[in-house]
Amino acid sequence: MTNRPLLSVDGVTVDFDGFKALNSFSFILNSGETRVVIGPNGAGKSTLCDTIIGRVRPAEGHIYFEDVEITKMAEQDIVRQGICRKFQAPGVLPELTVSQNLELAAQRQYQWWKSLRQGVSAETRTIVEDMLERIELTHRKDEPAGLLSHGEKQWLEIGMVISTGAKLLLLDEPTAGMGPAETRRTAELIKSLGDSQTVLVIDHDMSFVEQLNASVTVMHQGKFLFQGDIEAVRQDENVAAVYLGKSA
Ligand SMILES: Nc1ncnc2c1ncn2[C@@H]1O[C@H](COP(=O)(O)OP(=O)(O)OP(=O)(O)O)[C@@H](O)[C@H]1O
Repeated sequence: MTNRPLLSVDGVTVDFDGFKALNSFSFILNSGETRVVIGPNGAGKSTLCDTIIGRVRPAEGHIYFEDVEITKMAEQDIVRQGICRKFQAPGVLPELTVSQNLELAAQRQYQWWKSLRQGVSAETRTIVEDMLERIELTHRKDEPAGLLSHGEKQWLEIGMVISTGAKLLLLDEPTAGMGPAETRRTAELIKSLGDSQTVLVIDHDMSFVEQLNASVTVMHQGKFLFQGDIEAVRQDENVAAVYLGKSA
């Protein structure tokens, strides 16, 4: 991990008809780090992701990605800067095979009919084969993605997000609906990235957060509350009062 900021969120406020889902929220993500954002329901975690990716526009504040201001950029231009987001629900194309889904992501080609027509380069094939092994889906690569289990679809989509080669991966509850074994393997997959990609993870599952062994940012009512490792988070009285005391 370097200490070079990749993403800077600076005093961002998101106002939904007078309700501040983000309230002067600031934080910095360094290149190569994995950061987990936690906080009680309604803390503003998904709104933070929506705002970074350009789906929600802040009323105040600025967002910089690699020194480029992206606050007012169109969503597709923000993606082109090198940010890729995975939503809570799997977003795979069910009628295409597992391999084809990964090929689309690796080619950063979302008009899948074009991609299928153009064929797949040797480089893409290598990326896809490597990812199939890492997400343990090689044996199902030629099956339609719609036939995968929920956990397998989640993995496929995490694999797709990684395969885009985006510099910043936003993973919104990647373990939603997974059991303990699947959750463990998801943590291993994210950890295996090392500092090759920067990852921002939102999750409620404290055992997953612990397994990731990453720095944690705690949000509450749209504001920054605390940052530290999981032990420091557990010991902080303010965090305990608003979050861990209730749900961990
Ligand atoms: N489009 C919207 N219009 C009005 N209010 C919204 C909108 N989107 C989110 N909110 C409100 O903003 C607050 C923050 O929501 P957000 O989904 O960001 O929280 P969260 O921390 O991700 O919560 P959860 O853990 O439950 O997913 C909530 O009170 C929510 O009801």
